[in-house]
Amino acid sequence: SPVEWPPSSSSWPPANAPPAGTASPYSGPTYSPPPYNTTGANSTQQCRRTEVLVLGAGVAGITASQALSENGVSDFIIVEYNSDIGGRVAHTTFGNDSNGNPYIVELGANWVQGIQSPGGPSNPIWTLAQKYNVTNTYSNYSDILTYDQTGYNDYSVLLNDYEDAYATLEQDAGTILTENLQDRSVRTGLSLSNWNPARDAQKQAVEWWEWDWEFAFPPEESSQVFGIVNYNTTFYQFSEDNNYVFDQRGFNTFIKGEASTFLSPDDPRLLLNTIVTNISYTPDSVTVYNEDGTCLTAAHAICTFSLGVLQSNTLTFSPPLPNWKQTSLASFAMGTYTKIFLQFPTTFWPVDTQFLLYASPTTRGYYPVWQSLSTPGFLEGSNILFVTVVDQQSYTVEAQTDAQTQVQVMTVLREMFPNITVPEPVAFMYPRWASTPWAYGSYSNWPVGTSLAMHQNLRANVGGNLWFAGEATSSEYFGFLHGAYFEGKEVGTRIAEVVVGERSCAVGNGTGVQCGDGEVYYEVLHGTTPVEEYGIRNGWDVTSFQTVGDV
Ligand SMILES: Cc1cc2nc3c(=O)[nH]c(=O)nc-3n(C[C@H](O)[C@H](O)[C@H](O)COP(=O)(O)OP(=O)(O)OC[C@H]3O[C@@H](n4cnc5c(N)ncnc54)[C@H](O)[C@@H]3O)c2cc1C
Repeated sequence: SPVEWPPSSSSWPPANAPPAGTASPYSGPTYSPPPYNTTGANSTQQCRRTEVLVLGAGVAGITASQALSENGVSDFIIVEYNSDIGGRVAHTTFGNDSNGNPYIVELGANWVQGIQSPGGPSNPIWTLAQKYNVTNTYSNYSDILTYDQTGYNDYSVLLNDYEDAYATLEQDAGTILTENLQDRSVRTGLSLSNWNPARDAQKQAVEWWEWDWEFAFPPEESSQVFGIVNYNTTFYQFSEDNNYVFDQRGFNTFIKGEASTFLSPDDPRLLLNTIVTNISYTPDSVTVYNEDGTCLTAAHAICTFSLGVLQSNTLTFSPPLPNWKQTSLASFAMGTYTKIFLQFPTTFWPVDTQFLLYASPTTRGYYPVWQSLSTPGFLEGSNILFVTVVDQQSYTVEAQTDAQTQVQVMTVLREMFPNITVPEPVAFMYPRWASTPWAYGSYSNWPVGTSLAMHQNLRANVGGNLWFAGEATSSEYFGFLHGAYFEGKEVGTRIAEVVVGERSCAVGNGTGVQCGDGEVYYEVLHGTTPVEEYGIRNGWDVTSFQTVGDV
C-alpha cells in the first residue's frame, strides 16, 4: 500500500502541514472526513465522492474548474496544498515604504509575456490583467546599461550581434521543423549562426540576458526547434511586449477574480491546506489519499501539479504510471529562476534605467541581470533592486545561507559601482523554488532532441480518466502563465464533454454519445514528428510560423 492507512500517531498531525491560512476569501472550508476506513487504501468506500477532482489551484486548476463549471459540471472538488490559490503566482511582503508599510513583491510569475498587437489575438492573461485592473508597466528591454568587474562598460553593441544571430537561429528552426530533421541544441544553432561567446565574459552576459533569463536553462540544454516555437507563438502571435506586474494586491488577484466567478467564499468544493500523497487510479475511478489521512474519489481527475512535483518521489501513483508516461516525465526539464530582492536606504544606481547587466569575469550567469523597481513607472522611490539567477546559480544560492548570498551580491554591486559607497541593504530576501515541496522548481523547459510525440506523452491521460494539465503540458507555451491557462481550460472542457456524455449514456437516450475520449499517446516513440501530425489534439493550436505585423 502506498500510503500508511490509517495514519500512525507519528504521522499525525503531518510534520510539514502548511502554515495556517493567510487572509483569503476562500479560507478553509470545514469538511469533516468520515471515520477512518480500516479495510486498506484500496477500498474507496469511505472517501468523499465527487465527479471530477481538480488537483491544484494554480492557473491551470482554476481554468480547468472554470471550464467544468461553464460546461455544466458543478460536482468537482479542488485540492490544494497551500492556504491560498494561485500556485506559482505567489507574492510576499518585502521592505517598507516611507510610512513603514511593507511592499508586495512577486516571488513567482511577474510578467504578462506577449500582450496583444493591434487587431491580433490577445494573450488571455493580458485580457484578465485588464479585467481586474492589475497594475503593470511595459518593461523596456532596450533600457539597459552594461557593466563588468571594472564598473560601467558599454558593450551594448553585442546585443545587436546576438539579435542578428538569433534571426538565423529562428529561420533554421523553421527549416528543421518543416523538413522533419533532427532537432539540436540552441548552442549548436547559435554556433551555426556565427554567435560564439566562448570565454568572452561580455558575450556570455549578453547571451544569458537573451536566452537563459527567459528559459532558465543555458543554450546547451535547450531545444532549438521548440525554444523558437515557444518564443514565436508567444511574442510574434500576441506581441513582443513584456509587462511587469507590481500590483500591491498581488498578481494572483486575477486568478482569485476568475475563481470567484464559480466559487463562493468558503465554497466546500475548495480544499485548501490539503497535501495529496498518492493518486490511485482504476478504469472507473481516481482516488487521492492526502497527508492528513483523508481521501477523495471521483470518476475523473485532472492533475495540475508541476513537472517538478511529478518528478519528485513525494507523490506516488497506484499502479505506478506506465513506462511511456514515466519516460516523458523524466525527459522534460524543470528549471529554477530566482529573484533576489534588496532594499537600500537610497537609490544609488541610475534611477531612470530599468535594467543593469553585469558580466562576471569568471562565471557565466553570476548575478547577471539587475532590475530597478525604484524607477518611475514601477515602485518609484522604493529603493528596491532585484537580481535574477537561474539553473546552477539558483541551486548554489538555495544551498547557501541568505547571509552568504548577500555577501556575494554586495561584492558584485560594489564592482559595478566602484566610485560609490554602496550601503548595506536594509532588507534582503529570496525564495528557494527548487526546494519548495509544492513546486520543486519554477517552470519547465524543452530539452534538446525531444520530440513532439514525447511531449504528447506528458500531456496524455492515463487509464482514460486521470488527466494532466499545467504549464509543462503546453506544447507551444510551456513555461508561461498562458500555457497553464490554455491547458487547464482545454482539459476541463474535454472532461465536461465526457461527463455530460456519460450522463446521456446513463439515461440511455440512444443518442450514441461517445462516453470516453482518451488522449493520444505514443507507445513507440520516434525521434522526430512529421509536421502533418501537429494539430490541436497534441496541443498545436496555432501555427508556429508567426510573423510580426505585416511581415
Ligand atoms: C520564479 C518564477 C517566475 C516566473 N515568471 C513568469 C512570468 O514572468 N510570466 C509567465 O507567464 N510565467 C512565469 N512563470 C511561470 C508561471 O508561474 C507558471 O507557468 C504557472 O503559474 C503555472 O501554473 P500551473 O497551474 O501549471 O501550476 P502551479 O501554479 O504550480 O499550480 C499547481 C498547484 O498544485 C499544488 N500542488 C502541488 N503539489 C501538490 C500536492 N501534493 N497536493 C496538493 N496540491 C499540490 C500547488 O500548490 C499549486 O498551487 C514563473 C514562475 C516562477 C516560479
